[in-house]
Amino acid sequence: MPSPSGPTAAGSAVRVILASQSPRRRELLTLVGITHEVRPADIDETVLPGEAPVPHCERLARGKAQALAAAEPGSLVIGSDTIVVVDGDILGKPRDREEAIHMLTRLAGREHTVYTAVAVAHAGEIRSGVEAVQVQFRPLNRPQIEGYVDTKEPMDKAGAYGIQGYGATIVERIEGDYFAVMGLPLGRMITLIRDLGFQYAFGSITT
Ligand SMILES: Cc1cn([C@H]2C[C@H](O)[C@@H](COP(=O)(O)OP(=O)(O)OP(=O)(O)O)O2)c(=O)[nH]c1=O
Repeated sequence: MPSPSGPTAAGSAVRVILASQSPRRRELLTLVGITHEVRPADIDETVLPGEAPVPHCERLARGKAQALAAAEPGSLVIGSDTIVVVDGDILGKPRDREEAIHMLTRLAGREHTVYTAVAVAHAGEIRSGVEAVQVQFRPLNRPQIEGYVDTKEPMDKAGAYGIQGYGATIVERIEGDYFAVMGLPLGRMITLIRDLGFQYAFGSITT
């Protein structure tokens, strides 16, 4: 007997909620065919005293997923968080132009690490993981940095750059998952969704 929401032999389609305001995350979910609703989670993103980068971004990804999961027990909720780390310092989104210039000055001509955590929650269960990516920047002089900041692209992005935009011209090399740098590690996410007991068949998530 076919179910009302998904009449395939593989099972019923599950409702997916992306707990994010990030247009990049929406774009990436759509890229792999996952139909979803967007419900941004408003949580405190302050780094706790003594909190290391990896536990920090994983805690935030889980917090974003959990913020919606309790009210949506039948849905699969996805939360994610991206940070840039250089010399042990966590760089989140710049507060203003000066901070963006400062971040890019620190990153120019050297390597940093991008960490993106993803958490998936369903029916009281949650799975999460963190992808680490090494990113080498090309050298940048002050006019180049200011010109880039003036495009406004850096302003809503961790570390003040977007690898998927003008920032592509600044990146010399990456080692790791490109999609994690952009904001959502798609392969890791699907693994976690499968760990929760769902099927993913290139386009749909089913029970
Ligand atoms: C490094 C890098 C980050 N980013 C983005 C991804 C994230 O949107 C953002 C990091 O901030 P986050 O706090 O992870 O995400 P967000 O505030 O945009 O959205 P939400 O918390 O609602 O999920 O930086 C890029 O788009 N490209 C890049 O190359």
